[in-house]
Amino acid sequence: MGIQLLRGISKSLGLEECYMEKKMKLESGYNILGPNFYQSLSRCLDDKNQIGQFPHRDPGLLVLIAQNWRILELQGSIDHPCSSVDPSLGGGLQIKHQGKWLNADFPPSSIGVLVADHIEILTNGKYKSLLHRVALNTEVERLSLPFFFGPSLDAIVKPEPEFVDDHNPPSYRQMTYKEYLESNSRYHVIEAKANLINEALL
Ligand SMILES: O=C(O)CCC(=O)C(=O)O
Ligand SMILES: [Fe+2]
Repeated sequence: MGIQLLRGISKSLGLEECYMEKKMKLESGYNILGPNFYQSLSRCLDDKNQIGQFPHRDPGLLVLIAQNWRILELQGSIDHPCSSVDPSLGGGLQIKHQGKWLNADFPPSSIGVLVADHIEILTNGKYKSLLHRVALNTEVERLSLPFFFGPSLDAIVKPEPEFVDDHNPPSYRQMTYKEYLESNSRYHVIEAKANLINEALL
């Protein structure tokens, strides 16, 4: 799905369909799954944890997110089919659009897609990495499963010549994806979560 989307994005920029997958060496792309569990505000015992995730942007090309909600019953928790969560209850993934935080309200049967940092770097800012955050819901627990779809670790990511000219000098330094991840504190959090999941599966 990520590759299909990148083909569409390449075409939208007037480039050859396989442009991004070739530049980013996606035959050996580095992908990581970093699941999140958000308790409901009513279950939040600790004042420090009243936000799901602070505003941030993510490394990689795209983030593909599946999610599920769980409505809490008074006697305990029950799984809920979820498609009927009332968006006015708030919470979940929120994106910054024209200076305002909007609920990214997508049903559990769908996949939310965010543009991430390395499309912004490659296109020299033509596509923007999306600023997002996660709010907690008063009554509802949420599980999200973001798939960070990225370049190969040794791909050198830089503003490509098609996006650079006298009026648009390169706005980003070039580095390999590995170097970027190593210097990105957000990535260390994602990696730690992924390692916990791997350990649990072993
Ligand atoms: O929970 C979500 O929907 C988004 C999670 C997220 O932004 C992240 O883990 O980087
Ligand atoms: Fe994120």
